[in-house]
Amino acid sequence: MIRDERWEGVYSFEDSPFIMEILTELRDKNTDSIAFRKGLVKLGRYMGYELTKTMDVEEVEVETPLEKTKGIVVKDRRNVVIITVLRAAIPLMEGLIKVFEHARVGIVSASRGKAPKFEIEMNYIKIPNVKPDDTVIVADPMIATGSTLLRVLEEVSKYGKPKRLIILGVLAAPEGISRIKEAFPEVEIFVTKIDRELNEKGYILPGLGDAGDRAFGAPLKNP
Ligand SMILES: O=P(O)(O)OC[C@H]1O[C@H](OP(=O)(O)OP(=O)(O)O)[C@H](O)[C@@H]1O
Ligand SMILES: O=c1cc[nH]c(=O)[nH]1
Ligand SMILES: [Mg+2]
Repeated sequence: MIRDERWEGVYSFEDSPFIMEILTELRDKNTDSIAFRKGLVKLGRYMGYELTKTMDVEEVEVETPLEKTKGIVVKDRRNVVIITVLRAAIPLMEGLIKVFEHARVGIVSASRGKAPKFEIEMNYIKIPNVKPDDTVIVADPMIATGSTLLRVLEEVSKYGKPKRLIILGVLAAPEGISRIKEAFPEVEIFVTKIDRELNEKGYILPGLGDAGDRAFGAPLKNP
């Protein structure tokens, strides 16, 4: 995990060859939906595992069949709320919940409109109560303009103040990170890599394309 010096609390996993290999497969335009979804599930699991390294632990005593010894529990792992941003975060959440099996899960829908406004349509919001001991992990693979996550974080903030507020994604553009950190300085951001820039349609370059479409197929516009 590498801290990015441009912001406080922003980390990438460029030092992990395995995570970078999964990212490479996701970027490849020849990767089909099955492999794309599997890649996102894997990232949820491995990035979730990496996150546990930043969590508070508690020393406990454990009795083996032979004698007593010291052990630990990752205390924070038991107080996690995962917010799944439809659609693309579904496979990411599937991996995350393998690591945070006690998690309460919120589901929100967010659909980004066209450039230049990138209006966010958000019409399904189910978020559990957030307690002071909680670590809230907002899962969304792509942080592009940041419009989606700004809207989601506004909503999540209404449900209580957590111990930690985390965004876990696959790729981010610098513009999106800056907008989010400006509005929510306390938020921590973990992504595999921070890419170069956005194109005029708000897609991350080099990116991986439309994460939702690649995972689930492009929706029919006018049935
Ligand atoms: O940072 P932003 O500029 O807001 O873009 C990022 C959002 O775009 C994608 O969602 P999309 O609206 O395509 O919905 P989908 O997951 O259903 O495809 C992606 O999953 C993010 O939620
Ligand atoms: O590159 C991008 C930007 C927004 N949403 C995506 O799915 N991909
Ligand atoms: Mg999409």
